[in-house]
Amino acid sequence: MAASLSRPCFISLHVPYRQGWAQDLATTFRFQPVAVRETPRVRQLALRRGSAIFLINERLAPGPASASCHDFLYDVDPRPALGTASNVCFEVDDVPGLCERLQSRGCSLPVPPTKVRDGGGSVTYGVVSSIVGNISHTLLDRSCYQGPFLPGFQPIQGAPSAAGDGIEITHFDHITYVCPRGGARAALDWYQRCFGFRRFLLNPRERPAEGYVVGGQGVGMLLLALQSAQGTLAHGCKLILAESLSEDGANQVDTFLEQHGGAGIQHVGLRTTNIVSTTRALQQGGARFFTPPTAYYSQGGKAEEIRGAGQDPRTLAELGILLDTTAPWDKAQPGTDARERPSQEYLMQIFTHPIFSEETFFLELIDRRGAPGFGEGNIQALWKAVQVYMDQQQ
Ligand SMILES: O=C(O)C(=O)Cc1ccc(O)cc1
Repeated sequence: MAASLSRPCFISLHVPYRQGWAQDLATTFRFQPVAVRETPRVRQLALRRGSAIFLINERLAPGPASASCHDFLYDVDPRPALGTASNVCFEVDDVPGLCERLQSRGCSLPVPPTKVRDGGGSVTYGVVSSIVGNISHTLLDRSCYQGPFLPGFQPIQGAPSAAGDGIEITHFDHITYVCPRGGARAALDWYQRCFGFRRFLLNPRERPAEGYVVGGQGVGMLLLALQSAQGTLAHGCKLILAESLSEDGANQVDTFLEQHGGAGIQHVGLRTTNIVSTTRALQQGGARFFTPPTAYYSQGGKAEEIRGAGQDPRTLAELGILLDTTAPWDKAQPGTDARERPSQEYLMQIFTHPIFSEETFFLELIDRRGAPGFGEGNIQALWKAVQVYMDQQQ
């Protein structure tokens, strides 16, 4: 089956009663409120930056006791005891057809195909449970809808303009799941079989049969990567499946599993076209980022590597931005055209502290300069920075 799923339409977050996180995303990360749906029991707020939309779902009354599971439109209620990013909505052409095929493959469909309409037209959606933790997918056809967001939502006018604030976020670049041990391969198979996603290699050194093993310096992690069949490596949204290979359990991936109470979405990479101005503006707004030890910028020829990429080591060090130049990419990678890429490919990344009160979900800014994969050096630097942070928290 080649389900034609495109880039995510929104990523849905559920926050427990009264955590005020919607406010944080709006004020600290400067996402713009675009539409809201409010009932006596729940509020659903859509916040946008570029084409990246977070839908923040919260209860307005404590306790899930008698609440119907359909209080949240376009989603299911994961009944969270803590903040969680649990739903990724994809736009599809044929919701009933896809839902039927998914059901025939044994998938669970907590919301069967459902039509919702208002003055702007109608949409059809269904929700399917994934095999990873609490993650579900809303499958949405909004080709017959002209309103600003989705039926049932009221547009929010008068949000302060985002123009010229230095934050250049364009879209969701990738979504990283934490899988239980042994679970990444099963998740890979599920997304290939059910959604027609394609595997891609994260790094020229990755062996297809094994996956990308990031090891050394306290890191032990397996990464497998997929992207939707529509779109190229440069434009489609990627799913990264991470699994811990570490023995001691004191690392970012195992900590997520423990504090989240199982597998789920660990972070979302937001693509930026200017990581320096975006990080600076977000820091000024109060966002907190992991920063590598200052030695990161002086050791092992890093400053030369940064200068060679045309960036300024002092600026990156001041903000804590990581830079990785990748080895020449395998020209056989699907969706990449070597002729269009500059000879010096690199990427820059920076990771926020966990967003909720637990050490679970966080955001990342990623600025790709021709590099479609992920840098081992950056992942190791992140692990070290998180380790220092977790040690300080104890
Ligand atoms: O680098 C990225 O953005 C990744 O998605 C890889 C990754 C996966 C899990 C981690 O705990 C840290 C990094």
